[in-house]
Amino acid sequence: MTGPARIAAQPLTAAAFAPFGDVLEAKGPPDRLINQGLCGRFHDRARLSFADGRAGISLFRAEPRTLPYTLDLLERHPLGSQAFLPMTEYPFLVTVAPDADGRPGTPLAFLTTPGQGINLHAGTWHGVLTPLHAPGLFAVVDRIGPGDNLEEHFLAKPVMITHQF
Ligand SMILES: NC(=O)N[C@@H](O)C(=O)O
Ligand code: NI
Repeated sequence: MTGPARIAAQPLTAAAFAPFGDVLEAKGPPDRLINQGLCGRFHDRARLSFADGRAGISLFRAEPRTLPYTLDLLERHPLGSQAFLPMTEYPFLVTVAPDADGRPGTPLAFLTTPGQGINLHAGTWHGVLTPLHAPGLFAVVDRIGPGDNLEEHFLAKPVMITHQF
């Protein structure tokens, strides 16, 4: 009797995350210097969408989880993007999966570094917000509008997300 499949979380990079969304981080030289040269602006770094709706900013205070983490649910928002911007310096776990004929394919797991946020593109399969430290406090930019913008898929075989060593 074999246990659940194990997936090692990898460090979050813009390149690895590109098929799923954008990584928000103030890394390297800014696109613009503003405010009398005292502020670097990393300009327009995410692809947002809010079909038939509008952008909203909400605050999430989520319970922290621990690794190894059992991933048993993936969801997606077909009508809009969803950005998670941490309001603490703590890293968090990001889980995504490619679409495979309308269901999640093999998941991938990422660990953020302090100062990184993410923006999930519309329709990207993802695990729910998964902080690893309290307080799990995030600003969330996503679609406010009519219609059903949440599709959930419970995995027949949950997977175990582990640290990458
Ligand atoms: N449901 C909700 O507002 N949050 C989820 O979409 C999530 O990805 O955490
Ligand atoms: Ni979501």
